[in-house]
Amino acid sequence: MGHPDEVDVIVAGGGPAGCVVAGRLAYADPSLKVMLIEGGANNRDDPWVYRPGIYVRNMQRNGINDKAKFYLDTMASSYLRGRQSIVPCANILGGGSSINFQMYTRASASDWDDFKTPGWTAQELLPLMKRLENYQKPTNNDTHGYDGPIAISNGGTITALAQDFLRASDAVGIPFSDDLQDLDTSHASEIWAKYINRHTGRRSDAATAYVHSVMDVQNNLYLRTNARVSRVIFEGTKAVGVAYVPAKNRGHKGQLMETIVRARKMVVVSSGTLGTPQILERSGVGSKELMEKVGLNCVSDLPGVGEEYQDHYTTLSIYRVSQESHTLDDFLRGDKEVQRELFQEWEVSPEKARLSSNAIDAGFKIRPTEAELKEMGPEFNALWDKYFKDKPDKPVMFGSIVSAAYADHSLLPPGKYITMFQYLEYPASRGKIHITSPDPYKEPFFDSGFMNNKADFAPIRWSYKKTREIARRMDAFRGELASHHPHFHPASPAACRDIDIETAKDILPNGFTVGIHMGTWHRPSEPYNADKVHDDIVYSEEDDKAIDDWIADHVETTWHSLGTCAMKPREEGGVVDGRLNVFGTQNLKCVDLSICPDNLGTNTYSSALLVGEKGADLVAEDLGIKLKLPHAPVPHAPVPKGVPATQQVR
Ligand SMILES: Cc1cc2nc3c(=O)[nH]c(=O)nc-3n(C[C@H](O)[C@H](O)[C@H](O)COP(=O)(O)OP(=O)(O)OC[C@H]3O[C@@H](n4cnc5c(N)ncnc54)[C@H](O)[C@@H]3O)c2cc1C
Repeated sequence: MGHPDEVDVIVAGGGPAGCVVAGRLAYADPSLKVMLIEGGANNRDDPWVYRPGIYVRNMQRNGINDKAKFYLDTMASSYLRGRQSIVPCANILGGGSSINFQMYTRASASDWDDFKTPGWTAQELLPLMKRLENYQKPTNNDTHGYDGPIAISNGGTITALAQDFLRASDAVGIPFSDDLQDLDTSHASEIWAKYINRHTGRRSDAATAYVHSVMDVQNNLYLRTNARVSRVIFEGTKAVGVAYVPAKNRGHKGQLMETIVRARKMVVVSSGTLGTPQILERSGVGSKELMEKVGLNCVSDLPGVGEEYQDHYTTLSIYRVSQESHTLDDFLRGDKEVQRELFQEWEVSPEKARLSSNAIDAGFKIRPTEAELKEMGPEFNALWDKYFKDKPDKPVMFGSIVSAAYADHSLLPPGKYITMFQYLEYPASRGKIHITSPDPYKEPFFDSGFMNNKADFAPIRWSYKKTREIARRMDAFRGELASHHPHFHPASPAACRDIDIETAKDILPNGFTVGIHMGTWHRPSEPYNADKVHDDIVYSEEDDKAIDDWIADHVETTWHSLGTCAMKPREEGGVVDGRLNVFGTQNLKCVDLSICPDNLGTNTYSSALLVGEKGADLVAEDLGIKLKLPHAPVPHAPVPKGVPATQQVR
């Protein structure tokens, strides 16, 4: 059967927020026709989606992997020493949840309160936070949920490196916590949880949880994939449908092949922080000046569309670990034997396989001490006083350990590695995205804005030092991979010390060049001494400058885009009101992370789901229907007995 050309509700964009809205509404009322239109491919039964351990492959930009779209800064940035940054974004049903790193964290309570919008306080949102979760870890607080569609667990395995990391973190003043995601704790470390179902070993993506589950049992949810929404169609200022085009422009002479679907009741735009503003602008919703420039009729003059782009920033530093450590390096490097072993292990018992993990087993949230604050300079101190001081639940930085090098292994020497990620959670910098043409295939103007506020350097510098102190105190530590650290002067006491001589001999026992002394260029470190009591490294001003240059050269997205269609008063540049209605229009809502008026200190999948849940409630209220709880059973829920693991798929 072909698809209808008129439905009740159209959801444009199948990321986490869009999947929640489409799935919840369709399940609530089988007589309601809902269409979900997604620009990327369907994720169903794709083994490169559901096997958790292969997620880094989704970051390959090789002309074959089309699960991500790569936004490149249009201009070189003086804040990044002339670099252009790249922000990869999901391009597949499930959005980020089908390709992300599966790290589970949640925003602090004050982050939601800071939205300053009735209905959106942490207290009011708590029931929705709970209803989306199937939390599979023990806990001693009452903020998690147990019968929701999104599974959260430790995955199939945790490496010993995580425990090593927690012990070393404690040694530098970061105590252990058994739940850092209680909306309140802002300075502690923990075993990070993952969006992995511990019974099936599979990724817990939003499409499987909210959309496939409903399509399995009802026939009122229509799914269009590989279909890019080009614009919303208006009658006056009332949204009455959308036009979409094929995902790739392969038509005759590049002619625009639009299909139009009408929506009787509502259009919901949920194409993500970088997709949603482009759809609005192509529809005539945005700054009047821009509309005139690109030759479009202005339906609603909203200069805030596409502005105030925010993200979290990361730098990553790589360390050598002992040859006895369990890391994913050989698997990622492409060692055939290791790959066969790990894939087979997953096939036989996915629930406890090494691939049922993202190898990101532990992490921390931190706030600076008074003494540390003093060293962080006037710009950050001004931000601290305004933003953090009176909100003790807000961490300044996150850190996490990956049991492998998160890097292109073809560019690395042999050996085993850990990666320390440093994430800045509330950057002061801001960027923007705007269309350059009404043509949906034309690239937009994009300015990531990374590091364009000087206050953002100090906390990253501080946490680089912090993670370095932790790494040096780990039992598995065997040196710094100098190429993935700041370039300190060789005579500085802060200069990196690469592989230790014993590990070097272990890796290349017959190597004729191991241990040669060629000045400062080739000189392995002394053998590792597990009993050594460490003093903190002392950094000079010149060393700090080396760190700041390294930050400018290497800082990247954490793929946590938000803020381009903010929920705040129209006169302050707002785009949607508290019910997510787009100002100056009717029957049109935005539901995704673009609506955040301020940052959220978390890996943002949990927040996208929550915005989706809130959006589903608001649309349901508008339509006079009631959501059904709990949601439809997730398709890959485990079959209890007697069935081999691979048959537990559906
Ligand atoms: C590589 C990566 C790693 C990440 N790691 C983590 C992590 O470990 N933990 C965590 O919590 N969060 C992580 N995130 C962030 C998290 O996945 C996102 O915050 C979340 O997916 C945002 O949800 P969204 O619904 O706002 O938008 P998106 O996920 O961006 O979804 C938008 C959807 O709309 C589609 N779309 C765009 N334009 C159009 C159009 N014109 N027409 C039709 N469809 C369109 C896109 O294809 C996409 O499917 C990661 C994200 C990425 C990309």
